[in-house]
Amino acid sequence: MTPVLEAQGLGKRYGRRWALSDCTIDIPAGHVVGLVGPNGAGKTTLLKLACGQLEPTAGDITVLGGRPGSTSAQLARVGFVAQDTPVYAGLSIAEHLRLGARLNPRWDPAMARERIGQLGLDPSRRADKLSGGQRAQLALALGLAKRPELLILDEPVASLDPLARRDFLWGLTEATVEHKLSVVLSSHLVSDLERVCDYLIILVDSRVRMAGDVDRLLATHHRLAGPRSALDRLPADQHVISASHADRQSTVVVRTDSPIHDPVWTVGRLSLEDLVLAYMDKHAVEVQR
Ligand SMILES: Nc1ncnc2c1ncn2[C@@H]1O[C@H](COP(=O)(O)OP(=O)(O)OP(=O)(O)O)[C@@H](O)[C@H]1O
Repeated sequence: MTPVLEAQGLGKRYGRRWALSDCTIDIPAGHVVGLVGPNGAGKTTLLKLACGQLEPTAGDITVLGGRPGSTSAQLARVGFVAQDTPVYAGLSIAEHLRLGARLNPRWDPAMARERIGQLGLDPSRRADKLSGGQRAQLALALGLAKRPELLILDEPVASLDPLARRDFLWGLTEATVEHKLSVVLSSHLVSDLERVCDYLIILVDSRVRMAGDVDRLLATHHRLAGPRSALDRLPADQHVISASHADRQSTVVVRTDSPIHDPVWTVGRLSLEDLVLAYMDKHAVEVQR
């Protein structure tokens, strides 16, 4: 199956500063992919490269087998909802839907109407009279009704209340199953990502620190607690991702494919949030691919 997003040595530089460096990833289709990382890590830059709004400075990127933004057919296959949820202030909701129908060859009018109905929004209301969260919901409805094969969402839930966030994420999960949609979404809310994502990319300081299937990531990362002196005898296949120390005790997050047998360590499971924090930790000790 054609990967949804493939990048080889991808980089983007603004002036002298690399916003994204040496990014090599290969995301299979049919996933809901979470993109996480600290402020300024390069998430928006990667998403804009994927939808063709930015040109790479280095390397290559292929989306659904084509060059991002290269043809009108390619543009129709990819939906993008930017961080600032762009809608037209002077247009009503109904006018947005008419515009969507004109501009998008695969437009699904029934889906658009249904989503607006579910939100309880009056179609005659102008976008500049909507709250920030309602504008975000409108932008999301437009993105879904475009019926893309890949929907890219830059912090889609940041301005939604908890209930609206939950409903939106459910809707997204439904759409991925019903319409064979692949999704890449960035968010700082890892607990939300945990609910919907089955694939994760962690970006730190403009580099991919880890990318992979969520179940596999959780199965291969462990928290070890034990004496600091035992750190020196960790086997070579237990890669230390982050470590913290108190007196003679250490807590480390390790990545390994092998079982951990040394009885000196108390082995604990990680939540997705723990795992993300371990990679984002300033004291993280290893760069992953
Ligand atoms: N148009 C631009 N001109 C110059 N530098 C830019 C531009 N856009 C982004 N950058 C820089 O590139 C780096 C990555 O920015 P990017 O917006 O991709 O990060 P991000 O991970 O999406 O951050 P956030 O979580 O804060 O939204 C940052 O250092 C940012 O200052």
